[in-house]
Amino acid sequence: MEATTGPAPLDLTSIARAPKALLHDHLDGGLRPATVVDLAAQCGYDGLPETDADALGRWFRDAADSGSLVRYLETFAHTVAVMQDENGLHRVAQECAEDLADDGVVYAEVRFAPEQHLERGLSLDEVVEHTIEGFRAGESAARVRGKNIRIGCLLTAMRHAARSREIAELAVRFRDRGVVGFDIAGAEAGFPPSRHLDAFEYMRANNAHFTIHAGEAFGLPSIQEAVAFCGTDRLGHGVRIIDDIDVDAEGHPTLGLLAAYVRDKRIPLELCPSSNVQTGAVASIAEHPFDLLARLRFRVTVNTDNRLMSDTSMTREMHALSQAFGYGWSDLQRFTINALKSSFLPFDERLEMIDHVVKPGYAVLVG
Ligand SMILES: O=c1[nH]cnc2c1ncn2[C@@H]1O[C@H](CO)[C@@H](O)[C@H]1O
Ligand SMILES: [Zn+2]
Repeated sequence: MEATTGPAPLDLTSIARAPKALLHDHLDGGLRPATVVDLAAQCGYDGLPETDADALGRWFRDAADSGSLVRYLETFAHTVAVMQDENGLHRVAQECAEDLADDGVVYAEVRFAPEQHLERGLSLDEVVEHTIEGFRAGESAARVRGKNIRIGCLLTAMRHAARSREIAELAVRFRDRGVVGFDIAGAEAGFPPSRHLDAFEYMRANNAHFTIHAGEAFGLPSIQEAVAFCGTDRLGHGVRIIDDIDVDAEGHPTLGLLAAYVRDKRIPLELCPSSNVQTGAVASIAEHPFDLLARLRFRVTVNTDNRLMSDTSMTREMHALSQAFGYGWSDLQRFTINALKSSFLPFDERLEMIDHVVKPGYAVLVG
Protein backbone atom coordinates (compact mmCIF):
# COMPACT_ATOMS: atom_id res chain seq x y z
CA MET A 1 0.00 0.00 0.00
CA GLU A 2 1.33 3.41 -0.94
CA ALA A 3 1.22 5.92 1.89
CA THR A 4 0.49 9.55 1.16
CA THR A 5 3.64 11.26 2.23
CA GLY A 6 3.08 14.88 1.23
CA PRO A 7 4.92 16.65 -1.52
CA ALA A 8 7.98 15.07 -3.09
CA PRO A 9 11.20 17.02 -2.46
CA LEU A 10 12.10 19.49 -5.19
CA ASP A 11 15.30 17.66 -6.07
CA LEU A 12 16.68 16.53 -9.42
CA THR A 13 15.20 13.02 -9.08
CA SER A 14 11.66 14.23 -8.44
CA ILE A 15 11.80 17.01 -11.04
CA ALA A 16 12.97 14.42 -13.57
CA ARG A 17 9.72 12.50 -12.87
CA ALA A 18 7.54 15.56 -13.45
CA PRO A 19 6.01 15.82 -16.93
CA LYS A 20 7.74 18.68 -18.72
CA ALA A 21 7.17 20.55 -21.98
CA LEU A 22 9.96 22.17 -23.97
CA LEU A 23 9.49 24.73 -26.75
CA HIS A 24 13.04 25.92 -27.43
CA ASP A 25 15.71 23.26 -27.99
CA HIS A 26 18.19 23.15 -30.90
CA LEU A 27 18.80 19.73 -32.46
CA ASP A 28 22.38 20.69 -33.34
CA GLY A 29 22.92 21.97 -29.80
CA GLY A 30 21.87 18.75 -28.04
CA LEU A 31 24.14 15.97 -29.26
CA ARG A 32 25.72 13.52 -26.83
CA PRO A 33 29.48 14.18 -26.79
CA ALA A 34 30.15 10.49 -27.50
CA THR A 35 27.92 10.68 -30.57
CA VAL A 36 29.84 13.68 -31.92
CA VAL A 37 33.05 11.62 -31.58
CA ASP A 38 31.49 8.52 -33.22
CA LEU A 39 29.91 10.38 -36.11
CA ALA A 40 33.07 12.40 -36.78
CA ALA A 41 34.99 9.11 -37.15
CA GLN A 42 32.29 7.64 -39.38
CA CYS A 43 32.01 10.59 -41.74
CA GLY A 44 35.67 11.55 -41.77
CA TYR A 45 35.41 14.93 -40.03
CA ASP A 46 38.81 15.64 -38.50
CA GLY A 47 38.18 19.11 -37.09
CA LEU A 48 37.09 18.18 -33.53
CA PRO A 49 39.02 20.04 -30.80
CA GLU A 50 38.98 16.87 -28.59
CA THR A 51 38.40 13.22 -29.47
CA ASP A 52 37.69 11.91 -25.97
CA ALA A 53 33.96 12.20 -25.27
CA ASP A 54 34.26 13.63 -21.74
CA ALA A 55 36.93 16.13 -22.77
CA LEU A 56 34.82 17.14 -25.77
CA GLY A 57 31.77 17.68 -23.57
CA ARG A 58 33.80 19.98 -21.34
CA TRP A 59 35.23 21.77 -24.37
CA PHE A 60 31.73 22.61 -25.66
CA ARG A 61 30.62 23.93 -22.30
CA ASP A 62 33.74 26.02 -21.75
CA ALA A 63 33.90 27.39 -25.30
CA ALA A 64 30.20 28.30 -25.16
CA ASP A 65 30.77 30.00 -21.81
CA SER A 66 32.11 32.95 -23.74
CA GLY A 67 29.94 35.89 -22.73
CA SER A 68 29.22 36.50 -26.42
CA LEU A 69 26.47 35.06 -28.63
CA VAL A 70 28.71 35.18 -31.69
CA ARG A 71 31.48 33.14 -30.02
CA TYR A 72 28.90 30.78 -28.50
CA LEU A 73 27.55 30.11 -31.99
CA GLU A 74 31.01 29.23 -33.34
CA THR A 75 30.90 25.94 -31.42
CA PHE A 76 28.07 24.72 -33.67
CA ALA A 77 30.50 24.23 -36.56
CA HIS A 78 31.50 20.90 -34.98
CA THR A 79 28.01 19.54 -34.44
CA VAL A 80 26.70 20.66 -37.81
CA ALA A 81 29.75 19.05 -39.46
CA VAL A 82 28.70 15.56 -38.31
CA MET A 83 25.04 16.01 -39.33
CA GLN A 84 25.49 16.04 -43.10
CA ASP A 85 24.16 12.63 -44.09
CA GLU A 86 21.22 10.35 -43.37
CA ASN A 87 23.12 8.41 -40.71
CA GLY A 88 24.11 11.55 -38.77
CA LEU A 89 20.74 13.28 -38.95
CA HIS A 90 18.74 10.16 -38.10
CA ARG A 91 20.94 9.21 -35.15
CA VAL A 92 21.06 12.69 -33.66
CA ALA A 93 17.29 13.11 -33.96
CA GLN A 94 16.59 9.65 -32.50
CA GLU A 95 18.91 10.23 -29.54
CA CYS A 96 17.43 13.67 -28.99
CA ALA A 97 13.94 12.18 -28.61
CA GLU A 98 15.22 9.43 -26.32
CA ASP A 99 17.28 11.78 -24.12
CA LEU A 100 14.37 14.19 -23.71
CA ALA A 101 12.00 11.31 -22.91
CA ASP A 102 14.43 9.95 -20.31
CA ASP A 103 14.47 13.41 -18.75
CA GLY A 104 10.68 13.31 -18.33
CA VAL A 105 9.88 15.64 -21.22
CA VAL A 106 6.48 14.69 -22.63
CA TYR A 107 6.31 17.26 -25.41
CA ALA A 108 9.15 19.04 -27.18
CA GLU A 109 9.49 21.33 -30.17
CA VAL A 110 12.99 20.77 -31.48
CA ARG A 111 14.46 23.13 -34.09
CA PHE A 112 17.34 23.09 -36.55
CA ALA A 113 18.33 24.85 -39.77
CA PRO A 114 18.08 22.51 -42.80
CA GLU A 115 20.13 24.91 -44.93
CA GLN A 116 23.18 24.07 -42.77
CA HIS A 117 23.00 20.36 -43.63
CA LEU A 118 23.51 20.40 -47.41
CA GLU A 119 27.30 20.06 -47.53
CA ARG A 120 27.31 16.41 -48.61
CA GLY A 121 24.66 16.59 -51.29
CA LEU A 122 21.36 16.10 -49.44
CA SER A 123 18.41 18.22 -50.61
CA LEU A 124 16.44 20.34 -48.13
CA ASP A 125 13.55 17.87 -48.33
CA GLU A 126 15.85 14.90 -47.65
CA VAL A 127 17.38 16.64 -44.64
CA VAL A 128 13.94 17.14 -43.13
CA GLU A 129 12.77 13.61 -44.00
CA HIS A 130 15.78 11.92 -42.34
CA THR A 131 15.46 14.10 -39.25
CA ILE A 132 11.76 13.45 -38.82
CA GLU A 133 12.30 9.73 -39.27
CA GLY A 134 14.90 9.93 -36.50
CA PHE A 135 12.42 11.63 -34.18
CA ARG A 136 9.79 8.97 -34.88
CA ALA A 137 12.35 6.20 -34.21
CA GLY A 138 13.33 7.89 -30.94
CA GLU A 139 9.70 8.22 -29.86
CA SER A 140 9.15 4.50 -30.53
CA ALA A 141 12.34 3.45 -28.70
CA ALA A 142 11.33 5.56 -25.70
CA ARG A 143 7.81 4.13 -25.72
CA VAL A 144 9.24 0.62 -25.45
CA ARG A 145 10.91 1.75 -22.21
CA GLY A 146 7.60 3.15 -20.94
CA LYS A 147 8.41 6.82 -21.66
CA ASN A 148 5.96 8.69 -23.82
CA ILE A 149 7.18 11.74 -25.68
CA ARG A 150 5.91 13.63 -28.65
CA ILE A 151 8.29 15.72 -30.76
CA GLY A 152 7.23 18.53 -33.10
CA CYS A 153 9.90 19.89 -35.42
CA LEU A 154 10.53 23.59 -36.09
CA LEU A 155 12.50 24.60 -39.16
CA THR A 156 14.91 27.46 -38.61
CA ALA A 157 16.32 29.85 -41.19
CA MET A 158 19.65 31.52 -40.45
CA ARG A 159 19.17 35.28 -40.08
CA HIS A 160 22.47 36.23 -41.76
CA ALA A 161 21.57 34.16 -44.84
CA ALA A 162 18.92 34.70 -47.50
CA ARG A 163 16.98 31.45 -47.59
CA SER A 164 14.23 32.23 -45.11
CA ARG A 165 11.38 32.26 -47.64
CA GLU A 166 12.51 28.89 -49.00
CA ILE A 167 12.67 27.44 -45.46
CA ALA A 168 9.22 28.81 -44.65
CA GLU A 169 7.92 27.04 -47.76
CA LEU A 170 9.68 23.86 -46.62
CA ALA A 171 7.99 24.12 -43.22
CA VAL A 172 4.56 24.46 -44.80
CA ARG A 173 5.29 21.60 -47.21
CA PHE A 174 6.03 19.33 -44.23
CA ARG A 175 3.18 20.56 -42.03
CA ASP A 176 1.39 17.20 -42.16
CA ARG A 177 4.62 15.24 -41.69
CA GLY A 178 5.89 16.42 -38.32
CA VAL A 179 6.90 20.05 -38.84
CA VAL A 180 4.85 22.35 -36.62
CA GLY A 181 6.46 25.74 -37.28
CA PHE A 182 9.23 28.06 -38.43
CA ASP A 183 11.91 30.19 -36.71
CA ILE A 184 14.91 32.39 -37.42
CA ALA A 185 18.16 32.12 -35.44
CA GLY A 186 21.83 33.07 -35.54
CA ALA A 187 23.65 36.28 -34.65
CA GLU A 188 21.10 38.93 -33.74
CA ALA A 189 22.92 42.26 -33.93
CA GLY A 190 22.84 43.57 -37.51
CA PHE A 191 20.28 41.04 -38.70
CA PRO A 192 16.84 42.36 -37.74
CA PRO A 193 13.75 40.16 -38.08
CA SER A 194 12.24 42.52 -40.69
CA ARG A 195 14.95 41.32 -43.11
CA HIS A 196 12.88 38.13 -43.33
CA LEU A 197 9.45 39.71 -43.53
CA ASP A 198 8.44 37.84 -46.69
CA ALA A 199 9.04 34.51 -44.93
CA PHE A 200 6.81 35.51 -42.01
CA GLU A 201 4.16 36.83 -44.39
CA TYR A 202 4.26 33.50 -46.21
CA MET A 203 3.70 31.66 -42.93
CA ARG A 204 0.82 33.93 -41.96
CA ALA A 205 -0.75 33.63 -45.43
CA ASN A 206 -0.71 29.87 -44.89
CA ASN A 207 -2.14 29.98 -41.36
CA ALA A 208 1.13 28.52 -40.11
CA HIS A 209 2.98 29.16 -36.86
CA PHE A 210 6.36 30.76 -36.21
CA THR A 211 8.61 32.04 -33.48
CA ILE A 212 11.54 34.46 -33.75
CA HIS A 213 14.79 34.55 -31.77
CA ALA A 214 14.64 38.14 -30.53
CA GLY A 215 15.71 40.10 -27.48
CA GLU A 216 18.61 37.84 -26.53
CA ALA A 217 21.89 39.50 -27.55
CA PHE A 218 20.15 42.61 -28.81
CA GLY A 219 17.53 44.71 -27.11
CA LEU A 220 14.05 46.05 -27.54
CA PRO A 221 14.19 47.09 -31.24
CA SER A 222 14.53 43.43 -32.18
CA ILE A 223 11.51 42.47 -30.06
CA GLN A 224 9.53 45.41 -31.43
CA GLU A 225 10.20 44.26 -35.01
CA ALA A 226 9.39 40.62 -34.22
CA VAL A 227 6.10 41.55 -32.59
CA ALA A 228 4.88 44.63 -34.43
CA PHE A 229 6.17 44.09 -37.99
CA CYS A 230 6.49 40.34 -38.24
CA GLY A 231 3.55 39.29 -36.03
CA THR A 232 5.41 36.53 -34.26
CA ASP A 233 3.45 33.91 -32.32
CA ARG A 234 6.20 33.59 -29.68
CA LEU A 235 9.54 35.15 -28.74
CA GLY A 236 12.68 33.00 -28.72
CA HIS A 237 14.29 34.25 -25.49
CA GLY A 238 12.64 37.71 -25.44
CA VAL A 239 14.45 38.24 -22.15
CA ARG A 240 15.39 41.85 -22.98
CA ILE A 241 11.71 42.78 -22.66
CA ILE A 242 12.92 43.57 -19.16
CA ASP A 243 14.45 46.78 -20.61
CA ASP A 244 10.89 48.05 -21.10
CA ILE A 245 9.95 47.45 -17.45
CA ASP A 246 10.85 49.99 -14.82
CA VAL A 247 10.87 48.89 -11.19
CA ASP A 248 10.95 51.80 -8.71
CA ALA A 249 12.63 51.92 -5.31
CA GLU A 250 9.53 50.42 -3.63
CA GLY A 251 9.48 47.58 -6.12
CA HIS A 252 6.45 48.84 -8.12
CA PRO A 253 6.78 47.92 -11.78
CA THR A 254 5.77 50.16 -14.69
CA LEU A 255 5.47 48.51 -18.08
CA GLY A 256 6.29 50.37 -21.30
CA LEU A 257 4.02 50.01 -24.32
CA LEU A 258 5.90 47.06 -25.80
CA ALA A 259 6.15 45.10 -22.54
CA ALA A 260 2.47 45.77 -21.87
CA TYR A 261 1.54 44.57 -25.37
CA VAL A 262 3.56 41.37 -25.03
CA ARG A 263 1.90 40.64 -21.69
CA ASP A 264 -1.61 41.66 -22.77
CA LYS A 265 -1.43 39.52 -25.89
CA ARG A 266 0.00 36.61 -23.87
CA ILE A 267 2.94 36.34 -26.29
CA PRO A 268 4.96 33.44 -24.89
CA LEU A 269 8.56 34.02 -23.82
CA GLU A 270 10.82 31.02 -24.52
CA LEU A 271 13.25 31.75 -21.68
CA CYS A 272 16.53 29.81 -21.57
CA PRO A 273 18.27 30.64 -18.27
CA SER A 274 21.62 28.80 -18.56
CA SER A 275 22.10 29.80 -22.18
CA ASN A 276 21.57 33.45 -21.25
CA VAL A 277 24.29 33.24 -18.61
CA GLN A 278 26.71 31.69 -21.11
CA THR A 279 26.14 34.31 -23.82
CA GLY A 280 26.33 37.12 -21.27
CA ALA A 281 22.68 38.21 -21.72
CA VAL A 282 22.32 37.93 -17.91
CA ALA A 283 24.97 37.73 -15.17
CA SER A 284 23.69 34.66 -13.29
CA ILE A 285 20.59 32.52 -12.84
CA ALA A 286 19.86 34.33 -9.56
CA GLU A 287 19.82 37.64 -11.44
CA HIS A 288 17.77 36.30 -14.33
CA PRO A 289 14.61 38.35 -15.01
CA PHE A 290 12.67 35.06 -15.15
CA ASP A 291 11.25 35.59 -11.69
CA LEU A 292 10.17 39.21 -12.20
CA LEU A 293 8.54 38.25 -15.51
CA ALA A 294 6.84 35.26 -13.86
CA ARG A 295 5.55 37.42 -10.99
CA LEU A 296 4.24 39.97 -13.49
CA ARG A 297 2.40 37.06 -15.11
CA PHE A 298 4.05 37.17 -18.50
CA ARG A 299 3.55 33.88 -20.34
CA VAL A 300 6.92 32.48 -19.24
CA THR A 301 8.24 29.08 -20.28
CA VAL A 302 11.38 27.18 -19.23
CA ASN A 303 13.72 25.96 -21.97
CA THR A 304 17.11 24.38 -22.54
CA ASP A 305 18.23 26.08 -25.80
CA ASN A 306 21.37 23.92 -26.24
CA ARG A 307 21.77 20.98 -23.88
CA LEU A 308 25.29 20.16 -25.09
CA MET A 309 26.72 23.67 -24.93
CA SER A 310 25.11 24.40 -21.56
CA ASP A 311 25.56 20.87 -20.18
CA THR A 312 21.93 21.03 -19.12
CA SER A 313 18.49 19.41 -19.31
CA MET A 314 14.91 20.48 -18.64
CA THR A 315 15.23 18.96 -15.18
CA ARG A 316 18.35 20.97 -14.43
CA GLU A 317 16.88 24.25 -15.72
CA MET A 318 13.78 23.79 -13.57
CA HIS A 319 15.86 22.78 -10.59
CA ALA A 320 18.16 25.81 -10.95
CA LEU A 321 15.14 28.14 -11.13
CA SER A 322 13.47 26.51 -8.18
CA GLN A 323 16.67 26.83 -6.13
CA ALA A 324 17.16 30.47 -7.11
CA PHE A 325 13.58 31.64 -6.67
CA GLY A 326 11.98 29.14 -4.30
CA TYR A 327 9.52 27.71 -6.80
CA GLY A 328 7.27 24.85 -5.73
CA TRP A 329 5.41 22.19 -7.69
CA SER A 330 2.51 24.52 -8.50
CA ASP A 331 4.93 26.98 -10.12
CA LEU A 332 6.63 24.26 -12.16
CA GLN A 333 3.23 22.97 -13.23
CA ARG A 334 2.20 26.50 -14.26
CA PHE A 335 5.34 26.94 -16.41
CA THR A 336 4.66 23.56 -18.02
CA ILE A 337 1.04 24.42 -18.76
CA ASN A 338 2.21 27.78 -20.14
CA ALA A 339 4.46 25.89 -22.55
CA LEU A 340 1.74 23.53 -23.70
CA LYS A 341 -0.75 26.37 -24.13
CA SER A 342 1.89 28.13 -26.26
CA SER A 343 2.84 25.10 -28.32
CA PHE A 344 2.14 24.82 -32.02
CA LEU A 345 0.06 21.67 -31.54
CA PRO A 346 -3.64 21.79 -32.44
CA PHE A 347 -5.62 23.26 -29.51
CA ASP A 348 -7.49 20.06 -28.63
CA GLU A 349 -4.21 18.16 -28.43
CA ARG A 350 -2.72 20.77 -26.10
CA LEU A 351 -5.70 20.42 -23.78
CA GLU A 352 -5.46 16.66 -23.91
CA MET A 353 -1.83 16.77 -22.74
CA ILE A 354 -2.54 19.34 -20.03
CA ASP A 355 -5.52 17.44 -18.62
CA HIS A 356 -4.39 13.85 -19.07
CA VAL A 357 -0.60 14.00 -18.73
CA VAL A 358 0.56 17.14 -16.93
CA LYS A 359 -2.05 17.59 -14.21
CA PRO A 360 -2.10 13.91 -13.14
CA GLY A 361 1.72 13.84 -13.19
CA TYR A 362 2.05 16.82 -10.86
CA ALA A 363 -0.77 15.54 -8.64
CA VAL A 364 1.38 12.51 -7.83
CA LEU A 365 4.35 14.71 -6.87
CA VAL A 366 2.30 17.09 -4.79
CA GLY A 367 1.17 14.03 -2.79
O1 LIG B 1 20.57 31.00 -28.48
C1 LIG B 1 20.70 31.07 -29.73
N1 LIG B 1 20.53 32.26 -30.35
C2 LIG B 1 20.63 32.40 -31.69
N2 LIG B 1 20.92 31.38 -32.49
C3 LIG B 1 21.13 30.18 -31.93
C4 LIG B 1 21.02 29.97 -30.55
N3 LIG B 1 21.29 28.68 -30.30
C5 LIG B 1 21.54 28.09 -31.48
N4 LIG B 1 21.46 29.00 -32.47
C6 LIG B 1 21.70 28.79 -33.91
O2 LIG B 1 20.61 28.08 -34.46
C7 LIG B 1 21.10 27.16 -35.43
C8 LIG B 1 20.08 26.13 -35.77
O3 LIG B 1 19.74 25.32 -34.69
C9 LIG B 1 22.40 26.69 -34.80
O4 LIG B 1 23.28 26.10 -35.75
C10 LIG B 1 22.95 27.96 -34.19
O5 LIG B 1 23.72 28.65 -35.15
ZN1 LIG C 1 17.91 29.31 -29.43
